[in-house]
Amino acid sequence: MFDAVDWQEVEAALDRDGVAVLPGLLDAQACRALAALYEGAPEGTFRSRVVMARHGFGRGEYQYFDYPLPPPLPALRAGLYAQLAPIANRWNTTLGLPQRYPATHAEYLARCHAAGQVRATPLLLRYGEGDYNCLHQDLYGEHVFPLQVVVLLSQPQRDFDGGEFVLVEQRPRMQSRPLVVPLRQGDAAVFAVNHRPVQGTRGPYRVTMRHGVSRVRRGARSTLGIIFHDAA
Ligand SMILES: O=C(O)CCC(=O)C(=O)O
Ligand SMILES: [Fe+2]
Repeated sequence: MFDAVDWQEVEAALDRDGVAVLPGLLDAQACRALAALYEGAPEGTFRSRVVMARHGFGRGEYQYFDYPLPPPLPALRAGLYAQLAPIANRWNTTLGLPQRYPATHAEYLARCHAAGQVRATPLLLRYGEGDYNCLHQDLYGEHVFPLQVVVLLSQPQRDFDGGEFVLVEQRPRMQSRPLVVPLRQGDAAVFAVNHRPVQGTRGPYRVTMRHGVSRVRRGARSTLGIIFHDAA
């Protein structure tokens, strides 16, 4: 599943920018199959549906998957977690934070579940023309795994225009830094959920990250969000 991924490069990009692209994580067929679940999934595939405009989150909608997650989500979530946990641990060491993440996602989920964070958080998002996703953070309780992943399921230029994935980095006592992340169909972006360390001249400091999606100017855009902590 991760044959094409250069994890050293991913780690370097995460350290530099708080975001890294995994090119071609899913093939076009897998992207189409996942996007088609939005309307066509068997009853019980999703646990809830959110119309973003109703909550001031933007415009568009998403659905949270329920357990058991359909393939390839369990393997994808566990496989990504195993690669990202050492990076998350190193970041916490750098930031002087006490939390450490176990080597396997099963162990991490057991920890979430013991704390009452039992609801599945992977989600499918769908944006039509004019839709967008306001800058936000996906925090669902005390337990927060510091990295998350989004996979672009649609093909830019063909299926939609606009709708760029964006991050804003809020630096202490400095102006915020925007990042636009170009993605092709099947590419994934790994990014910081809430904080990440930056090396300053007087040692590391913490910046706050938010992510969102610019307005879709034409067509329809679907994404798969993979969050590693579960929700209360
Ligand atoms: O649609 C996107 O690119 C962003 C989705 C998102 O906010 C998420 O996966 O947490
Ligand atoms: Fe999000």
